[in-house]
Amino acid sequence: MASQDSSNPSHATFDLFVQAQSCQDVKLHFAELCRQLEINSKDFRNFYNKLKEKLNYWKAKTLWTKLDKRASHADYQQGKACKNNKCLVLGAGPCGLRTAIELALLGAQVVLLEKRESFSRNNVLHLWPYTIYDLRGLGAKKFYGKFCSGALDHVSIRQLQLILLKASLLLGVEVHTGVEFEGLVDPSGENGWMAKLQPRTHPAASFQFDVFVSAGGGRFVPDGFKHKELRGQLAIGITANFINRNTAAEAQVAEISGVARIYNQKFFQDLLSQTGIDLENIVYYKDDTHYFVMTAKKKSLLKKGVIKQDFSNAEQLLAAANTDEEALNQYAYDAASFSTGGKLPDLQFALNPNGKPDVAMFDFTCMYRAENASMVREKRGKKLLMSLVGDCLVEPFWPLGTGIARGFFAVFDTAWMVRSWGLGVPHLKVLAERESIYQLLSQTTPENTSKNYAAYCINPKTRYCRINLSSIQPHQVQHLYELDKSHSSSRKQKHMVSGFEELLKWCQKHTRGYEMVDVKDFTQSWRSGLALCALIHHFRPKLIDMSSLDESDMIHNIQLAFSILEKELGIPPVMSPSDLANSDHIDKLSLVLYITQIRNAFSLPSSVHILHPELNPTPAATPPPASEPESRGAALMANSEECYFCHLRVYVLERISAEGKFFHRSCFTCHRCGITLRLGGYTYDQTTGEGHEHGRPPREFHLSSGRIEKSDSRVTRQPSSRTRRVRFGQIFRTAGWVRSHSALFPFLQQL
Ligand SMILES: NC(=O)C1=CN([C@@H]2O[C@H](COP(=O)(O)OP(=O)(O)OC[C@H]3O[C@@H](n4cnc5c(N)ncnc54)[C@H](OP(=O)(O)O)[C@@H]3O)[C@@H](O)[C@H]2O)C=CC1
Repeated sequence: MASQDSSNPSHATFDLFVQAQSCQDVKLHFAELCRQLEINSKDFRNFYNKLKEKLNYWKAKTLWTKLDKRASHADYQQGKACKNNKCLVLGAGPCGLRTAIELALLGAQVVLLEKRESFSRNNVLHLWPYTIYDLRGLGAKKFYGKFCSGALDHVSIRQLQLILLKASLLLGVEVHTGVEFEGLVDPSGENGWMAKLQPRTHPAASFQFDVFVSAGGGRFVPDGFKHKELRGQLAIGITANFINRNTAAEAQVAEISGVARIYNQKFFQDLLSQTGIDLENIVYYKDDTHYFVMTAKKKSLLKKGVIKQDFSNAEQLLAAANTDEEALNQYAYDAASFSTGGKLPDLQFALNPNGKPDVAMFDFTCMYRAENASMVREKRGKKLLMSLVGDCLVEPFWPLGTGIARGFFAVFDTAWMVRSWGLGVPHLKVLAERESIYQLLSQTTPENTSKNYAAYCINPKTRYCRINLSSIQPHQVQHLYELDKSHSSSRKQKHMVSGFEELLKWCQKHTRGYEMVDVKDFTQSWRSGLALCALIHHFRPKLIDMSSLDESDMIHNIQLAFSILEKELGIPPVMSPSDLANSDHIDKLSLVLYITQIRNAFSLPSSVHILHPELNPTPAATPPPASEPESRGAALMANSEECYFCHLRVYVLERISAEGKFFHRSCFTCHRCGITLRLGGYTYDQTTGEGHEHGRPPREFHLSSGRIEKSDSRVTRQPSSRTRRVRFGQIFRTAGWVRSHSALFPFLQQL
């Protein structure tokens, strides 16, 4: 353990790291700290604990106390909630960095990419009370002593990024700057989801992940997400930053936390009459810079020569070619000077990364918000949860100062979603819950959200006052689950083949050694009935005497097996004994389904499936298993099926179903002329219960859900779930059978 020695170089490096004022310096001092303490920053799972253990420095300890407090929240499950997840976060703006921190606290491996090399944005963000509380909890005050000192509720984007970058690195996030994300790379071979990066050979290009969070800002929309345009009245925003020399005179000048025209008409009239500048509102924050953001009226911008030519199209109007930079700077300067009463001495523009006065004009007429906040992609069996946060999700109107507050709400909501993903909540439920929460985001204000900031965490219920996490249901977000169908269908086919093989192997295993039994397929091998009898004998030897059976007495053997299986296990036969004995009539699929039921029944614990009381005496005091009455009921229902017309037993294979009744195919005839009816080609008289001739051409009458609609030339059928069910039922010649065997649906669907 390192000693608590003031001359310890790692202590000095830690101080440099904490005080660093550029992205490059933060990374440099962090790397040096890791080197000095001999800790591998890639060991994300143990990094923070090792750092705490090795850096025995009082200044660091006060920071650990804060971070530990956050990390100890139950939602993170001691960093185990997402211990198997790997997350790629795009963008080191405030929202990307804040997301990375939450995902790291959940225990995920987090890699963050940012195309910029430096943090150079002077603009200042308004902070809602909860964001101040939140950032203090991450050590903001330690990293930046002036953070929200006094009553100030704002911070420059650059400072905010620095605070969050430092916290991210300490918590084990891998941050790469100067690398651009160009798109997702589909899984291939053994590889999962990866990213296409610039530079191509960047080490992060080999990172495989199952969660992708885009925080790339307003202009970046990842493939697969759609943006909605919210067009309002023309709104032209201007931002301007002036150097803050932090003199006493500057300190005296009052901030303007947001003054709108309707609240102070005189101010705006005076501004117009004295300077020719016409504004809707103005905000002034004193931070690293003197920062002004205002909404200006087009007419005054044209008059002052800021906009050269009038266009009705906002894009053309505010295009760089239609803007006079000098005039814009003067406009911003005059507005800043007037609104601070000329008290800011020696007002001088701060410079932007291009070395020019940091003044910009923006179009807020058209704001974008994503149609949905999340989606899942699945390719080659590899799933990827995708999510948007920050401006990428909803573009804020800067003068309202909602950007970072709603941005962080979306960050927490996303972390909550990733937590559910990591904990194995069904994917559609994960998406439905995220979209339910997203519906509320744009309505949040400091007033309608919880005031208990200390309780804020990633659980939305700690923040939103009235929230219904299931206002959107899983079936409503099915379109957000993008499945690579070509692959999945071939996978299903593989599944199906392996399902058949597995069943065949099971049959072979349990009939091995029986004379005259050789199971090779799901047709001929079963004709004599001996294979079925052998299966029964293997599992319930008392039920059948194999020595009494004659291979040539096929119908008898089959009938015996069918009866035992129906009586003892509640499995009704799916065909007549003669159908099975006659090689031309063996329906492989039906036999597979029948044997599957036999296997399932024999694989259950005997207390669940055996219906014979002598073989399975139930102690008087023991209640039957909860599932039994239902399965027994279903079996009895299936057993009692008889033809509606002739009242004789009707087997699944010879059965058709219509109007909720079962018929032999041969019995399903027109009451008047005796012609055999086809499904979809008859009408049904509810009062007599008789079938009528369907008429010719057949197109004229169709089966519908009790409703026949006539168009000009012909009667048309309204598609309905009923129609679909009948079609599905036709495959098995009965809808009722399919309904009563719904446990087989997953298997059936593969077919
Ligand atoms: N001037 C202002 O006042 C601004 C204020 N904000 C505010 O900041 C807050 C949060 O913003 P946030 O959502 O975090 O977004 P930000 O715009 O702050 O951050 C996004 C970051 O991702 C980078 N990026 C974009 N595309 C890629 C890519 N393909 N590969 C790698 N990096 C990429 C961006 O670089 P680049 O910017 O070069 O595209 C940017 O640095 C909001 O409150 C917002 O209102 C945001 C932007 C400007």
